[in-house]
Amino acid sequence: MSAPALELDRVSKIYGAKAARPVRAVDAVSMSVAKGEIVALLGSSGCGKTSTLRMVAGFETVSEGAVRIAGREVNRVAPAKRNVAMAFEGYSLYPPLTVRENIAFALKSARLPREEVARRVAEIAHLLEIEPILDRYPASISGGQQQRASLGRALIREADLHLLDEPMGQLEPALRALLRGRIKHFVKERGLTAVLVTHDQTEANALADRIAVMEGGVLQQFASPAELKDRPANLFTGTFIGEPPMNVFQAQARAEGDALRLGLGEGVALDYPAAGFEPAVRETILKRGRVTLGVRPHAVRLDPAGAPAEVAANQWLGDQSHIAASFAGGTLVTVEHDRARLRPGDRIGVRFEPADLHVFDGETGAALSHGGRAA
Ligand SMILES: Nc1ncnc2c1ncn2[C@@H]1O[C@H](COP(=O)(O)OP(=O)(O)OP(=O)(O)O)[C@@H](O)[C@H]1O
Repeated sequence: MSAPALELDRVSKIYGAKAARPVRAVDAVSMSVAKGEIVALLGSSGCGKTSTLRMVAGFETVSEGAVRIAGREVNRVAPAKRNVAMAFEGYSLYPPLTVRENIAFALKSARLPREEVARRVAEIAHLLEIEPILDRYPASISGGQQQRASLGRALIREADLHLLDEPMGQLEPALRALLRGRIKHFVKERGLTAVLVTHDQTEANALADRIAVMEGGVLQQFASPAELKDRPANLFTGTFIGEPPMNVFQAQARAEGDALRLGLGEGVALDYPAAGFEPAVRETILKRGRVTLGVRPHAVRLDPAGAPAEVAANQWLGDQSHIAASFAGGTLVTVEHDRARLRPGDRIGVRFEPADLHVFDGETGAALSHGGRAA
């Protein structure tokens, strides 16, 4: 079996290691990216995703651990010798060359026939909608056009790895959405391996086979978009992934005969018959006692016989209603696909099916169960 396209083996980045207060920007991150896979590094500002990508590219030294590309450790290999194609902010186009020449540069250096170069440049320019600016110089085009030109320069190359740092950060939403689909198709069709950095989960979901969720320099979970949504490894991933965010409530678990009773704030109690949870999961939850309950807004059911809540706001977004309600001493958000006729002050009942419940350890935040099954 051939080596993974990229392996990070307990990789850390410490800035100012000798300074009074060193910053551990990336903390023992391990992951393996298969050939042909598209992976997104996703997280909020400062989580360490760019530092991780820059270590893979060779723009930053690796403080601890090993980076391997196609089976070769590259910790001390110069960026140009890593056989990676990059689209990075600040890794700019060559000013004396036109956009066309910039994009064609690597292919010309590889001595590809002229017609082949022209064909590939035309194809990529069409894909990225930059045909009209091919003969312009970088200084005379907009930031968004420059970004697409550098993306073209990276994508046109054959390399072990394509590294893309916020590749569409400067583009209009409509163009982003269009290019996402085209880029994914292009990368997949050619079997390229791509690692991209983004803080936009829609982009990560649309492009990536797997997403590496980072926070505080630590890899929180590395999984497919569906798995991140259905089986978040911890409370951080649970609340970070998904829009609107998952509702969370502190709960006290106790046995009520065969049923599992989850006591929330303000005397709200949710009872689940034994059938709702695997016996071992029920045991774990009871042993923990204090747990955090998570339920996604799309999964909240409105039911007059359910637990009492009071509508605080109801917003129609054109295709769905977002309803915020006071519930168990906190706020609960639900999404309804119809235009819900609810007004602030209305009393409603809400119900969470066992299949839709995520239960996390009340102290560590580690997931205990999803849909009544062990996490
Ligand atoms: N050259 C540097 N020197 C010192 N600290 C740095 C340096 N570069 C980044 N950091 C710090 O390391 C942490 C991670 O930064 P990094 O840029 O990797 O995060 P990020 O998730 O990519 O954020 P953003 O999306 O804002 O770029 C932050 O706390 C940042 O302030």
